[in-house]
Amino acid sequence: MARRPLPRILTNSGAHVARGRELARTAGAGATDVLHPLITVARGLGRLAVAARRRWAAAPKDRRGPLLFLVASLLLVVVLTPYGPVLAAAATMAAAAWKGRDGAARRPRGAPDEDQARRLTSLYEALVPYFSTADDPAPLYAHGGEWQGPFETHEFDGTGRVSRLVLRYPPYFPDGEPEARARIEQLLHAKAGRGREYRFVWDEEANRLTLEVLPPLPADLTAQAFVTAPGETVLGFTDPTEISRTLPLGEGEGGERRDVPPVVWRTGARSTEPHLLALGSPGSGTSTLLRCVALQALRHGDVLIVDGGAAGEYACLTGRDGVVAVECSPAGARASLEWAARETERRLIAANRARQSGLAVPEDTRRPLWIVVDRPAALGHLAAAEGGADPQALLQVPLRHGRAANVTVVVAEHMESAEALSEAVRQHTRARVVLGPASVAQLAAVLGAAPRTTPPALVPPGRGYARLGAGPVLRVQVPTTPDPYDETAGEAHRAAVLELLPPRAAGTAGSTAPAAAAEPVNEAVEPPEVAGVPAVDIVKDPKSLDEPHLAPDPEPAEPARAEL
Ligand SMILES: Nc1ncnc2c1ncn2[C@@H]1O[C@H](COP(=O)(O)OP(=O)(O)OP(=O)(O)O)[C@@H](O)[C@H]1O
Repeated sequence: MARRPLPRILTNSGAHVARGRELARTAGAGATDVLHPLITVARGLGRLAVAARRRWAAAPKDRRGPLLFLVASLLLVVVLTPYGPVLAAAATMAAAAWKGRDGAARRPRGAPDEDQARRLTSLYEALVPYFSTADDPAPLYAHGGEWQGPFETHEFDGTGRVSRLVLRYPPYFPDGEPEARARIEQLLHAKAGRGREYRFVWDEEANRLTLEVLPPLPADLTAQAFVTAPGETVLGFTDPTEISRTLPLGEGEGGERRDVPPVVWRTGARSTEPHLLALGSPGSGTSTLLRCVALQALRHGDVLIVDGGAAGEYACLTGRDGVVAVECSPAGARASLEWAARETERRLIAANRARQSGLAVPEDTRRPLWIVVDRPAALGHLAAAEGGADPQALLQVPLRHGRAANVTVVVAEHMESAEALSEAVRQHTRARVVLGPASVAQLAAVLGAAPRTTPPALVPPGRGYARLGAGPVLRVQVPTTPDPYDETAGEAHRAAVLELLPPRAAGTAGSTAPAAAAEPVNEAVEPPEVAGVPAVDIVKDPKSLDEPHLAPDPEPAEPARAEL
């Protein structure tokens, strides 16, 4: 079928419309040229107004009165000055013209680029349901609102992800409730980019939340003779923002020195957290932590090691000066712990007598004694299988009274066996370490408080959290302290540990059952004669140790920790 031609009006109208558009565009361009200065000034005035509004919104409420007064005073001065209003108008126009020019809008210094602005908008929008209510007449957060209002500071890393953000939140947000805080922290963690560790600082007075990305803790720190005072033990290293003290460490191949903030645990008679509990998943590094602690303890004291794991991880300490015994079997552990309990009592009695007589506490009572127990749950299980009592019961006296007797107890256990720990261990270990992957709930249960940082995506061995008494929860990296007989460990690290080992005690070379452990009970429990006071052998019946001689402590003022 032949095509019918279109009516003329339709075929020619396209050309007319195009010509019309061209004319309109030319007229528009001409008008824009003519009105350009006016447009620039109007745009500048708009920007000045927006900036003033933001400043006003950002100003704390208590500063708004003085600010208003200052502005009113300036206006009065301007009005009263000859030609003041004219000069002020000219200055405002000039400022508006400067602010309104095309280049000024592009990227003010420090302003985010398009991608960064999109990330901030997404963070802002995600926070709206948490930081706004329907009754708020002027919400700080509202869908479609501007992030520039509440987000005071923002920084980005090289990959374009947020590395620091300071934001304000409304005063009615329940920032005192851990659950409410946790919801915000989880949200920001997810939205700002997973795979990094964040610290959250809540300023409840100013309704301000700071989010910071933390660099990973250095994992290449090796065990060495740390520069610490007697009674101080380095558990690991943490963030410089948390601890102002630093320890000089020799590092790396070249041995260059570096200063690192340590987590220092203080033990002894004045310590408020005289005993330590370390929990972790298998392979998280708790035995390594205990080895590190034992090596430091041996510099000033004696160490008894009970290894429930029985993997020979403390074999390097056997027969060394200051090492009372390294026990792996339930029977050996029981004998050694019985001895330790009696030794604690002997020390207490000797110290009391000395004090009553106005004498100095004897040297053999002052020298610190460390009882290091790795995986007591395994020992308890073995003992039960053999029909015996749980050796953990013998820790009760050293745990309760060890502080006054200079006896320190260190216990490590797998997280999943934590419920097998005795009540005394839970009650009296106020220094706590959790290594390896752990949920926030687990950390809060063990440490008594949740960390202020998010967990790392990948947890290297020896990485975790520490809390000393009621102090803050600190991230911690335990120094590499491998078993020097472990051939899979690095040569340099093994050599470093070997160097820290005390010399072998005379006559014990190659011995795996030190004399002290073989005859643990009656050697040390004879209290020394103190002038004017008759010596009493407090150990008559070894069984009586199951019922400790000393009256139980009153309940501690603050329970050591929440439920494990
Ligand atoms: N602080 C550390 N730095 C570097 N490597 C570590 C650290 N701690 C542990 N490791 C490595 O992790 C491995 C396991 O450590 P360790 O035996 O101490 O863990 P564990 O928690 O005692 O495990 P398990 O109870 O199952 O024996 C070690 O072989 C060691 O190489």
